[in-house]
Amino acid sequence: MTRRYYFSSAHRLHSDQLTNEENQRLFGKCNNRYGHGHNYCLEVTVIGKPDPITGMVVNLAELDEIVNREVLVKFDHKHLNLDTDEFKQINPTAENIVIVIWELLAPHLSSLYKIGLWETQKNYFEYFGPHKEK
Ligand SMILES: Nc1nc2c(c(=O)[nH]1)N=C([C@H](O)[C@H](O)COP(=O)(O)OP(=O)(O)OP(=O)(O)O)CN2
Ligand SMILES: [Zn+2]
Repeated sequence: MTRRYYFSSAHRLHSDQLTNEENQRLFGKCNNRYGHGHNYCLEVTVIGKPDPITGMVVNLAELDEIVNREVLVKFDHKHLNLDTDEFKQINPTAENIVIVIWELLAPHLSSLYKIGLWETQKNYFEYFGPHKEK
């Protein structure tokens, strides 16, 4: 089951391990000093058998409550680099955003299967969680 959520955030792609010139060369316009914004579309996918009594894998209302509390309240209408603890040290590329969102949700959602993130109409990123050792 997949449910979509929307949030709007500013970010700046920048690595402290590179010089200003290297950052500018690598990230181009996305290194703009004051950042730029995206209307992100987040897809949260859970997996499992429907509960025999409720018929649901996860109650959508419960999922909404978790995603809202753990992700949307933290990231919506925020500058990811400046306003959030999660991206103080981590460059907020979409690759890193899907990993961070997985880590925020997984402790509260045992059925979590995939995080998908549309950053622009052209850019889509997926994360299936850490590889589990057998
Ligand atoms: N590997 C990644 N590359 C880039 C990321 C990223 O998260 N991971 N992010 C950006 C920018 O922040 C932005 O998200 C994308 O900008 P851009 O590609 O320019 O925007 P569009 O998809 O709309 O395409 P354009 O036609 O070029 O505007 C950059 N790279
Ligand atoms: Zn961007």
